[in-house]
Amino acid sequence: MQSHDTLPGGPGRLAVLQRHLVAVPVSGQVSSVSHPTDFQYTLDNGVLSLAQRQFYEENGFLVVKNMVTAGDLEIYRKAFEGICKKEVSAPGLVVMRDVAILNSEYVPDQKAITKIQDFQEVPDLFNYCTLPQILKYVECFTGPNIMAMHTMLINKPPDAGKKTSRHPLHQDLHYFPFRPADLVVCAWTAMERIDRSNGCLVVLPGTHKGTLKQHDYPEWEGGVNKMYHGIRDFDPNNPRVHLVMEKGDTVFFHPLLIHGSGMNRTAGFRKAISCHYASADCNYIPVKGTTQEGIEKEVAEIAGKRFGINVELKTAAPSSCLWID
Ligand SMILES: CC(C)CC(=O)SCCNC(=O)CCNC(=O)[C@H](O)C(C)(C)COP(=O)(O)OP(=O)(O)OC[C@H]1O[C@@H](n2cnc3c(N)ncnc32)[C@H](O)[C@@H]1OP(=O)(O)O
Ligand SMILES: Nc1ncnc2c1ncn2[C@@H]1O[C@H](COP(=O)(O)OP(=O)(O)OP(=O)(O)O)[C@@H](O)[C@H]1O
Ligand SMILES: O=C(O)CCC(=O)C(=O)O
Ligand SMILES: [Fe+2]
Ligand SMILES: [Mg+2]
Repeated sequence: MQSHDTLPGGPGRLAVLQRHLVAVPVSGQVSSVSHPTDFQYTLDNGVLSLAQRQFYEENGFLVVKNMVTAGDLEIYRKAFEGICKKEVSAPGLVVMRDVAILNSEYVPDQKAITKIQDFQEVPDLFNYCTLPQILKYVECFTGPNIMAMHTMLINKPPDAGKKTSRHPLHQDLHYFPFRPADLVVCAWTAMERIDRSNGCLVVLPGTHKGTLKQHDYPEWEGGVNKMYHGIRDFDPNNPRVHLVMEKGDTVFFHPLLIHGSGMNRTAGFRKAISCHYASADCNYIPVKGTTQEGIEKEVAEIAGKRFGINVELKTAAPSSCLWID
């Protein structure tokens, strides 16, 4: 392992938490049973029960109910609204519109925006990534030195009739050129009730034990959003679990877990907020010659257009953690 300063991108580019969390046992959550030592995906810091650890080891995800208060979610909703109304902006923030409405007249409200990414410079949103109750769980996967690598607020629009509101089945590690994967975890919180009607997360349990698969654009007639790559050869017989979640519920999942999200058949914009965390012991890897080479090229092209210059990525990187010479 290299030193802790190997991972962050340029100065001010990445939001680095590097908190040393004190593992405080929480009443009712800590198992008095001593945990086996052969777990690969979880650490024993006294937060996860044995059953929770076994579940994550086996399935690659864990839902924890009622993690974020309605009050905090309201703050995130307001901050998002401010960004949509262009009252708030921040360095690095990426605002994305759904491919189905790209050519419609641009109305600067939340109805036009499908997702924002890299909100680390928006304090009211980055607050989510620093919530102690979330970090306490994150530590069970990453260990105590935690970095926030990639942030998103997803505002899945009512489907415009072309099924573009779906997110194809994928592994998030495809977008991340750092390892080891087992020290990376996503926290994803439902900002309202999310079920099959508004496009819940769909996971293929146990797939975190596999390898990173080839990702390509799915051949969808109605179009696909930029960089929404999908896995072509997932096992159609692998059971799928639709994660129905209440407001504030949070799922932690492994970056190799195959997942996607369904079409939003409602008239509302379904909202979720997420952060990918990694251990400060992770290191960037070169992706030349790997399945991630194509996404590196796409990221470099977008960065080049956005900044109006030719950029050389120091390493393959998703929009969240690229940096520029
Ligand atoms: C773990 C995690 C990373 C997993 C994921 O989230 S997977 C999906 C990740 N997706 C992304 O990271 C894409 C992030 N989005 C962006 O970078 C931006 O929204 C862009 C797609 C570059 C658009 O930026 P924007 O500032 O709107 O720039 P422009 O309006 O000048 O558009 C530039 C070119 O992009 C096209 N575009 C914009 N939005 C989309 C879209 N939703 N789907 C497909 N193509 C799109 C747009 O038509 C334009 O194309 P050209 O005129 O250059 O040919
Ligand atoms: N033709 C497809 N190719 C690739 N991925 C798909 C396809 N259809 C759906 N998906 C993705 O696969 C996942 C699971 O699909 P599935 O049909 O089981 O559930 P859903 O579409 O999310 O929910 P529902 O069927 O209840 O609307 C979703 O994340 C969806 O985006
Ligand atoms: O639909 C969502 O909220 C999550 C989509 C997803 O998996 C992602 O952006 O990586
Ligand atoms: Fe994902
Ligand atoms: Mg379906």
